[in-house]
Amino acid sequence: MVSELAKPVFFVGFMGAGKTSVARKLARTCGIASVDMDTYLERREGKRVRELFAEAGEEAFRAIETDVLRELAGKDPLLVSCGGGAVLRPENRAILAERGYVVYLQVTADEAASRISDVSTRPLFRDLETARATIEARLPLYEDVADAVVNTAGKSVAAIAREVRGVLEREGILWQRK
Ligand SMILES: Nc1ncnc2c1ncn2[C@@H]1O[C@H](COP(=O)(O)OP(=O)(O)OP(=O)(O)O)[C@@H](O)[C@H]1O
Ligand SMILES: O=C(O)C1=C[C@@H](O)[C@@H](O)[C@H](O)C1
Ligand SMILES: [Mg+2]
Repeated sequence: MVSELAKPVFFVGFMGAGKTSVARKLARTCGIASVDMDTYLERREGKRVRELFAEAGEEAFRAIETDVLRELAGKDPLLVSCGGGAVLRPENRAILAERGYVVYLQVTADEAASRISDVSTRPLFRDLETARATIEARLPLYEDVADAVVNTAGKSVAAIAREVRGVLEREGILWQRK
């Protein structure tokens, strides 16, 4: 099946919420392209996220992330899985809100930790306590940009993708091409 999007759909949420997996699954079932911000950024910069954090620091990473977000928001509408911290900068939140439809995937720190096999690839996950505090601090930002909120607790990636698809169809963001 081939579908169309009225505008880019941005998946936001904490690390391990399933942004990349759900966007990919939805892309496969709808015949729409998906792109992962972290992967796109790594290809563009020729470096891994963890190298950029270690060599240039978080602020430099965030500046590149904003560039990438702007670039992706300007393309033909795609399903975009955002970096977990993409909501931190006010200018990013403005891009998300003005240019796209934002789906916030909720996850607890405990569930995220149980899903992520190698937290060393996510420099800001660190340990469970830090993850809990970071989620707490970011909650208002995720909620602020969200057009739709989907709780992922105990649900499979396929079930979440179906739920998101239902929301996007109801909202007139996604439809089947005739
Ligand atoms: N609903 C789910 N149930 C079980 N495992 C999941 C679910 N969603 C994602 N996972 C697993 O959790 C891990 C992290 O998922 P994913 O990379 O999609 O999250 P993310 O939100 O993109 O995280 P990040 O912000 O770090 O990129 C993957 O191994 C994935 O297979
Ligand atoms: O939550 C965050 O701040 C991050 C999440 C990842 O997707 C990467 O973008 C990076 O590790 C930072
Ligand atoms: Mg991801």
